[in-house]
Amino acid sequence: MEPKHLFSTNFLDGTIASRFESQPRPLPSVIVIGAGISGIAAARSLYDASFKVTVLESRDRLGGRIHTDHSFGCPVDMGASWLHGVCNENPLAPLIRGLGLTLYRTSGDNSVLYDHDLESYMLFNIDGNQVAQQMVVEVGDKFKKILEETGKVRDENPEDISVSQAISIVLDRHPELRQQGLAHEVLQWFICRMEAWFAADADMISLKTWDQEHVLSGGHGLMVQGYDPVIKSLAKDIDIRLNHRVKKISSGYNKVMVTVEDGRNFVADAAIITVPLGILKANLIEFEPKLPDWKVSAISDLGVGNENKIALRFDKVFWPNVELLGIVAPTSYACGYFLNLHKATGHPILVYMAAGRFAYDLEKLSDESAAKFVMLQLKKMFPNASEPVQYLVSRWGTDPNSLGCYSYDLVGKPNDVYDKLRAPLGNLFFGGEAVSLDNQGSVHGAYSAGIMAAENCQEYLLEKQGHLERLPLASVRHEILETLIPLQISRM
Ligand SMILES: Cc1cc2nc3c(=O)[nH]c(=O)nc-3n(C[C@H](O)[C@H](O)[C@H](O)COP(=O)(O)OP(=O)(O)OC[C@H]3O[C@@H](n4cnc5c(N)ncnc54)[C@H](O)[C@@H]3O)c2cc1C
Repeated sequence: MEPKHLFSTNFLDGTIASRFESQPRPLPSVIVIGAGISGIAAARSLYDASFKVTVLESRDRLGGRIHTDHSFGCPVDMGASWLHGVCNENPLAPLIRGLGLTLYRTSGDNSVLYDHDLESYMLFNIDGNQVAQQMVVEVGDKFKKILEETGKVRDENPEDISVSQAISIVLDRHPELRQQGLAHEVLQWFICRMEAWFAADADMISLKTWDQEHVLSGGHGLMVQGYDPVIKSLAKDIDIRLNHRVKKISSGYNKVMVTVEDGRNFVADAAIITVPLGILKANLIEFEPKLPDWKVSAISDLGVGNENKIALRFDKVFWPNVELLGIVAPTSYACGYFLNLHKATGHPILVYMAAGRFAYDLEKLSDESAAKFVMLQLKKMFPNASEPVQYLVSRWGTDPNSLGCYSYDLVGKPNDVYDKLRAPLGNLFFGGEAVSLDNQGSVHGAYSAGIMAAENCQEYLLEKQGHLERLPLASVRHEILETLIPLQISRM
């Protein structure tokens, strides 16, 4: 039995290392699989609490779906780029503040239709003619009304249906909400923007849950210096093994053995799995014993969407000083838009963004063809557009380290799917954006999910060793920073 006083004394360094010092037992060890924000946050928490942590990462870089590319000579985020919820409640706010990073707020709107304040964008039709702003505002209002009416359809139907089915029902009931000609194309553009939030087409999005997310307040802010500094700061001093692709996880006898591609084994007291849901869906990791049926169903009952970016760097700016340049078209699939990074960062860069099926279709093209396709779109708006000096193309859907961009609710998703996804299995814990409590598909959601998995893992290991008292994790330090440094926002 443990001498009781060991766990009732205050220790100066606040870690459990000192508590274990006088004991023969080694420090508890944890393997974290995946060095995205969730895995790194989990590892940071455990490391700061003096657990032995090793992170195994398949790629040759940190960050996962956060990927700040510097080949343009300035940071360009090819994965996540916005902080959704520019407010103190955002769990990442203390870190961002502490690092002195700047946010460029593109929208103050808290809904998932995040650019509905129509503040700074210009739309063009397929022939390159600008759509009058008044029409954009009017159709935007109609779209809001249509979505309100879909709420009634939801209340009437116990069975879930897709958002696009619900919109069809509303338009049948209210022909006055139907749009014709150019106005119809603008409506499709709004649907395209909604699809971008979920990274899935409207016929895949659940009517029951699409607007149920608790979006943090404060609007949406671009990380002007990229997300990379956040990753680097969290990863400092942690033992992270790059190019270590996990193939098998064997658990039992109070230990976990993790086998990587080249056959080497890593053994620890517990493991935290933060690989993307797409990887679990594709069964790229073997579990021994097999995952129980309820876990397998939860993995298949949640959707994974796709979004891709094509970033173009020009020698000079030839476009107007707005945040988004959109192209309207007869279907949401054919609509598109460019994010003007020049407005936020001062660099002559446009980023074309595509979501859902269109994002998958773009991945069928070579990088060169994808850039050419995007330039054709741009030249419709600006016939005198110069050729890009450099371009970057993402492929999140087919990248074997992600197989999609982030999770979303499929039509008919069971209510308990998230509980099942995040439920531990003995000494195996699950992190990653898809198991976030409130904000799946986001960076801050993935971060919190990693911290939560680490806390559960810590509690489990300490209980197993007979130590019931839990220690404060690293987030305590952030609370102190919070009161000292304001978030830097370059546009209110
Ligand atoms: C194009 C795009 C745009 C986005 N935009 C935003 C945005 O603006 N704002 C926002 O909040 N969120 C955004 N997101 C979502 C956000 O990026 C993710 O929710 C978040 O980064 C996920 O973090 P994670 O740690 O859960 O997963 P990941 O970052 O994917 O980390 C998992 C890690 O596991 C590794 N891995 C995979 N397989 C193995 C294996 N077999 N063995 C070992 N390691 C493995 C991967 O390489 C990866 O590094 C976007 C995502 C994409 C793709």
